[in-house]
Amino acid sequence: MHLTLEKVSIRRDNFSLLASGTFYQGVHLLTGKVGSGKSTLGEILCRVIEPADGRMTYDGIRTSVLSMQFPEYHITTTTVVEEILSWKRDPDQVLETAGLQGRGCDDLLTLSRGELKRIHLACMLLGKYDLMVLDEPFAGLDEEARYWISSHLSQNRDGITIIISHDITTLPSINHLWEMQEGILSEIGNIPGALRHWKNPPPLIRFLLKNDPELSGLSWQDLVEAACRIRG
Ligand SMILES: Nc1ncnc2c1ncn2[C@@H]1O[C@H](COP(=O)(O)OP(=O)(O)OP(=O)(O)O)[C@@H](O)[C@H]1O
Repeated sequence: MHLTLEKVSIRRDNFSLLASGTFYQGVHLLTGKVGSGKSTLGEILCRVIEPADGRMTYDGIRTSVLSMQFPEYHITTTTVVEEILSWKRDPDQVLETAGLQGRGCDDLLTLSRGELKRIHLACMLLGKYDLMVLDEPFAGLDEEARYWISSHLSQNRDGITIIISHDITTLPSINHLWEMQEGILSEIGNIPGALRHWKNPPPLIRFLLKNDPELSGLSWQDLVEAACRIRG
């Protein structure tokens, strides 16, 4: 299974995007500065927007889903249970996964932003998708929910998962790293080898790499272990 992009491009007023590379099975992290084009690429990968040029090959990918940064979720029904059923999921399983047992009859509009996002992500993560793109999945969630998403993503290893995130403190184990720079997609490579070639790592990763050459990955466990080695 793979998704290959060959000179895929799109142009807007002052912005242009160019992307080539192959996303194989596993968990990918796509990073980059604000406005560099990460969300646009996520929308192209899930065919929400059409590129102007280039070729995309979806090999073995029959189902895909995109969790957008904006809007974070669409409400299509009235109650929590109805919304879960619209995803064709088991309400009890979703409510338990989202930590919202007993809230099935609640009006969706009475849920907090974080609760709505938990429902949306639980419906998504309990499905089986060949391609799953999550744009800023940790935004607006507390620490407990961020760890919960990571543990679910760690279990979903059969397909291609692409995480677009600025929040690198609660990530699952990441296999492959990509960076978007002013609309150009760069493949950094497999982790951990690629960590040293990351041009613009977040400050925490830069600090850990400087003080702990043994940083072995980007999962929150890897970060904690590296921090403990430095402290020890
Ligand atoms: N619907 C749109 N119409 C016109 N321009 C857009 C649209 N969406 C995004 N842009 C522009 O395209 C460029 C890339 O935006 P995009 O949202 O893909 O970046 P990003 O890396 O995801 O940023 P962020 O980290 O802030 O989410 C930006 O210059 C943005 O202003």
